[in-house]
Amino acid sequence: MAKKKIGIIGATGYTGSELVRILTNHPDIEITMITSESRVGELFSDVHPFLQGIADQKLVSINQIDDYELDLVFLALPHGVSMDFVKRFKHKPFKIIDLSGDFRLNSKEVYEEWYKLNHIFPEGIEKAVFGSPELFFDKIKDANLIANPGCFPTSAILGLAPLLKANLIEEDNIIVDSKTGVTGAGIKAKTVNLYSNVNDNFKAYGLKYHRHTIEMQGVLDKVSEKETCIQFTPHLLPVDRGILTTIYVRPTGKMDEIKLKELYADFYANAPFVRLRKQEPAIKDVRGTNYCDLYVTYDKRTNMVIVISVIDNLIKGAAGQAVQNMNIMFNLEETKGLNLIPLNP
Ligand SMILES: NC(=O)C1=CN([C@@H]2O[C@H](COP(=O)(O)OP(=O)(O)OC[C@H]3O[C@@H](n4cnc5c(N)ncnc54)[C@H](OP(=O)(O)O)[C@@H]3O)[C@@H](O)[C@H]2O)C=CC1
Ligand SMILES: CC(=O)N[C@@H](CCC(=O)OP(=O)(O)O)C(=O)O
Repeated sequence: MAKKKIGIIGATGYTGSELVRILTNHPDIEITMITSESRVGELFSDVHPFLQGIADQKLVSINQIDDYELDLVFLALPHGVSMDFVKRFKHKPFKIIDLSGDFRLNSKEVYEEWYKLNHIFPEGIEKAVFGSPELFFDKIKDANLIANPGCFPTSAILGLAPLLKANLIEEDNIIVDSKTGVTGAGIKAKTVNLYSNVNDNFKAYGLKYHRHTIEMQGVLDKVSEKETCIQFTPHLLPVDRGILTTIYVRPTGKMDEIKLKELYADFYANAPFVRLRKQEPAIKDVRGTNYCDLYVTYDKRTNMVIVISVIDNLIKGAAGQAVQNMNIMFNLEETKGLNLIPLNP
């Protein structure tokens, strides 16, 4: 089979460079075009020196896209920027996987309220498929535009889907408490992410209004066919990468540990990247990999189910899940190029 030709747009950022790192080892694709507007003409490895000798392609402008024949393009661009490119590429023959939040929601009001996008509504949104392979595999297979899930939503959705699908918990009383590493904020310098603010420190942010709340609820409404209500609070950890999410939910009926474990084992029986753990997982257990590790337990004393979900925000939370989606769209083995082993310690 001829190798698929891939373009990576916005590769000076964190998720763009992770895409290059992962795809460099993918046997069935060729990285044909890597773009940057700020570093045109330089080598990719000039921007990311840790990849010198591994990925030395020249960075080109997105405006040169017509010089290439591409099968698929990854957009690793900020929110509000991606949608312009999807519009611009609407008659192009290639498929698109968008890593931003631009195509993840489905109502104009929601976009205005949560993304503050000033009455802009992404064109073509009705054709976008939410790229969560564990939930929407068949739709992803036939999609031309994938809205790759957000990092916090990935951890929460995978943690909650089995319980909501089976209708076993109060859907309007869900607590999602997440901790993330700093790369989640992107490569652009921001005062809140200065070393002195992050190092040796730990804080909550985005209480009550974080845009990922609505993304989680939107997807889980579909899974449960009910209106979910989630209290989501993210926290910033002094680490580079990783998300640990702790979920607290109340069962609607009788619950026990065995039933709970069986439910998750059945739900994820065919999911190569979801590992059901025997003990509480740590972020280093999945660092550098596309795994989502889940630990579920029932606390009889409080009558609560607790789920712990860990991912690498740049991989299962972004670039890795995007490659998983690409494999599915190309009818390749879901795990191709993603046999990554955790880096721990
Ligand atoms: N970081 C994470 O953990 C996750 C991120 N995401 C999402 O993925 C997307 C990319 O994230 P991330 O890699 O962290 O972001 P970064 O800020 O690290 O990188 C974004 C890149 O986009 C390019 N860019 C910026 N503005 C424009 C513009 N106006 N036109 C064209 N290119 C532009 C820049 O490259 P240049 O200027 O060189 O062209 C920049 O390097 C975002 O939407 C983010 O929310 C999703 C899940 C997790
Ligand atoms: C530390 C930090 O700031 N994290 C980001 C998560 C960003 C992200 O990846 O957002 P998308 O998945 O929607 O693209 C935040 O809380 O906004």
